[in-house]
Amino acid sequence: MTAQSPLAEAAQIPVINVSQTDSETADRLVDAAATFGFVFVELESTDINYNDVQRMFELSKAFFASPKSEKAKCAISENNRGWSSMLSETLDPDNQRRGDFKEAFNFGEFQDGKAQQPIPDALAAEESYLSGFYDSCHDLCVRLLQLFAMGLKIDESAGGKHWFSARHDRSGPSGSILRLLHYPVIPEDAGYVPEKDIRAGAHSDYGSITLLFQRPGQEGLEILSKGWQPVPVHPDGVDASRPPPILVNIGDLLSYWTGGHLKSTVHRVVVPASARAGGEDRYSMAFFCHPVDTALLVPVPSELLREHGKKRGAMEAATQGRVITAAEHLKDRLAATYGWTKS
Ligand SMILES: O=C(O)CCC(=O)C(=O)O
Ligand SMILES: [Fe+2]
Repeated sequence: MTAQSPLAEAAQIPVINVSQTDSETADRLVDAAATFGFVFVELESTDINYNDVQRMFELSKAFFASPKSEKAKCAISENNRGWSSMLSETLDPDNQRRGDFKEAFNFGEFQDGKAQQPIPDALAAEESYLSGFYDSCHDLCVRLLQLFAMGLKIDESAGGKHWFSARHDRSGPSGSILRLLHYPVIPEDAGYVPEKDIRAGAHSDYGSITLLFQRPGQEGLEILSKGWQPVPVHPDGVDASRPPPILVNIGDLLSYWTGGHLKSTVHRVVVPASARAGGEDRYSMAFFCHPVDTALLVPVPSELLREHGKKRGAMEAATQGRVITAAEHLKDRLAATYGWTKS
């Protein structure tokens, strides 16, 4: 694992206001996704309320502070739902000597406001609230996917701006996950060596798009662009008194679907060079949006992709007569991360 460089320049990821569903916004989103694979979206330009984000972080804090024995009752299983403990997940198995210095809780889909998995005691009273937050994340993803479809100039005859969103319509199960993350201060006796250990190993996300919520003063995310570059919580030009923008990134599935035009950029979480030894606690929240399981990853019928002559991913597979579903794509990626067998 490469040591973090305190001198690395912050990635210049654009910050976009998405209040208008117009072609200019769509083009800017597609450009950012094709260049960086990451884009900041102004929280105030979305329907997500900052009070709700802050309340979610309060709930997250309360859950992670609850006794281990309580959390263990909801341990993660092969359905990718539940609690994963410190060091149990290894996002970069080829380069890590031990697991990620983080714990997390994954919520799968809710049905009629009810979780389809055991809910920890600390969150039991908040089930419908959590479900509402999940819905607002999904709604934002749908809107962003419409903008991506517009920016890619998907053929009107095939569904135009609704081409992606129709495949994320919640008509059946999907791999979508709302994930709470906690990176505790690293205890002195943990033998943490920054060159060998990491909070979240280098990886790319698996789904279509990811929304990432970060907290002021809790830095640590880096993207692999021109070397490892830190991603600030408040990028240049966004006043630190404003809510941090939502960081949106492209996952492997959407990159595959678009023949690699939209980039699924490798990223990781470190103890920031500026932090004191062991760092501060970092809390973040991610919403990983996936198509419905049965969605076929056929080539996206896009004028822009045809112009770019994209031939990889879904385009290449289709020429070989091989079309996989969203569920098959996800299963392969999860098996690689958790060492789960493919059955
Ligand atoms: O906590 C973060 O900022 C990033 C988390 C992440 O990349 C992930 O869970 O996929
Ligand atoms: Fe990630």
